[in-house]
Amino acid sequence: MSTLPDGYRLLQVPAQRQDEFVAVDRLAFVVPADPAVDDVVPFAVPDDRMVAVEAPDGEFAAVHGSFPFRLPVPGGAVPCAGLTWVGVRPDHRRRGLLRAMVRAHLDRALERGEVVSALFASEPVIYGRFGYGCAADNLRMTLPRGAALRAVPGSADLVVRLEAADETRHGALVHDLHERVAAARPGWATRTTPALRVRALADPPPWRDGAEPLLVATVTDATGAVRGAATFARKAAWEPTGPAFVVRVRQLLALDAAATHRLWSFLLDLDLTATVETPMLPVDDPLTHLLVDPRPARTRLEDNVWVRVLDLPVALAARRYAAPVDVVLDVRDALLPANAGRWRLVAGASGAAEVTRTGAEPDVTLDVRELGALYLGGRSLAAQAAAGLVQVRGGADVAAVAAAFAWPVAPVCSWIF
Ligand SMILES: CC(=O)SCCNC(=O)CCNC(=O)[C@H](O)C(C)(C)COP(=O)(O)OP(=O)(O)OC[C@H]1O[C@@H](n2cnc3c(N)ncnc32)[C@H](O)[C@@H]1OP(=O)(O)O
Repeated sequence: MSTLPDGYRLLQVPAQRQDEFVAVDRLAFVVPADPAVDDVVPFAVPDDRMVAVEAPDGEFAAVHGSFPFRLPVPGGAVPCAGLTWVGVRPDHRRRGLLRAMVRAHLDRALERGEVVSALFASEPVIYGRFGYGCAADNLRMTLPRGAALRAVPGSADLVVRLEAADETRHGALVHDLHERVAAARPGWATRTTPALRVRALADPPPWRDGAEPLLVATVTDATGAVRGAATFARKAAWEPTGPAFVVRVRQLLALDAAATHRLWSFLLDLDLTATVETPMLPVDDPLTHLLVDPRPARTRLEDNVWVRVLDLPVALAARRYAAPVDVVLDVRDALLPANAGRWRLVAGASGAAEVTRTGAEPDVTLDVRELGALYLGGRSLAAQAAAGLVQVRGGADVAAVAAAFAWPVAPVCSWIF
């Protein structure tokens, strides 16, 4: 069902109209064409996932795309449609084009067997109405040079090697580390297409904002095995008081605690620098535990990945639960009525769950938006209840249900897609 105004139509964009697709997003996101960027950063939306709304005059008025992810979730991973490149021309906005595109996106994703959709929101107010819930937060920290870290055995034995970032030399290495980290981190979408992988190390001069070209620091153990890598660049700043360079860390990938410690120790003590800016970190990142004195850090909390449950019984049964639970959920879903109504979720000691239709009285009543927020294990159902966002039947054990939906590792997605 389309809610498009008269004369507008939705279509999958044929490859030969890719330039028109891109032109709409340039206008919507204020990203002028620039050969210095466009020649080195590949277009990444797969051909069969470019969708547009054509205006009555035959021009594209709105576009969106999606990426085919396997999204890590508590105890597993699920097929996920990563919604991206959503843009409506300023002269066609607020007449329902986004609403029609989201409708089409949800339907097409379900047809492909994608049981959830995820996104990064340009403006957080937009997507809740479509059933997306903010499922993770991330931290960004600015640390003073020399911030001391607690000791970690084995860190000092690792060798740091610094090189200019180069796709040919480091692309596969960085991708492999990124995928290995994903195994343990809900929300950590990996770069599933070659174009997305190239973008991970892309560093066109207009993106540098005055910093040096991107560098890669790798850490290896005594056998020569790589245990982690960080990509970063320093921005020079000479102040009257002396050098105050900034270290901007784009990504830090570590396979163990020693590698994490070694990489941060290196980045926190570079000559001429005064501050170190972290990339998006999960709220439980090891760095937050390692800092001897966290107070000088300036920390900002941001909304990270948003999740929309598309196929409720499959999605809920595809993740694991941290504690046994037997609960009846009554779910509201205005856009996907197949999800609406009462579901019994039973998980045992293994964490695996069965999700079935039921007519039993509900323990918890909630919107699919709140279910999406809970899905990666990073939100507390008890906190949602305290905020009045979910209703819990008197007598239901909200703490037990909340404990089951929670997960010991905080979710995060490490890159904005
Ligand atoms: C996953 C991503 O790609 S996020 C990127 C989103 N894109 C951008 O931010 C680029 C710039 N903005 C745009 O292109 C457009 O303004 C969009 C895509 C945000 C909205 O497109 P529109 O076609 O104007 O939205 P549409 O008319 O379908 O509005 C649907 C509803 O969302 C609301 N809405 C849409 N955009 C916004 C916004 N930025 N802030 C608040 N409310 C909004 C509308 O008021 C409407 O509300 P309703 O449900 O009460 O009727």
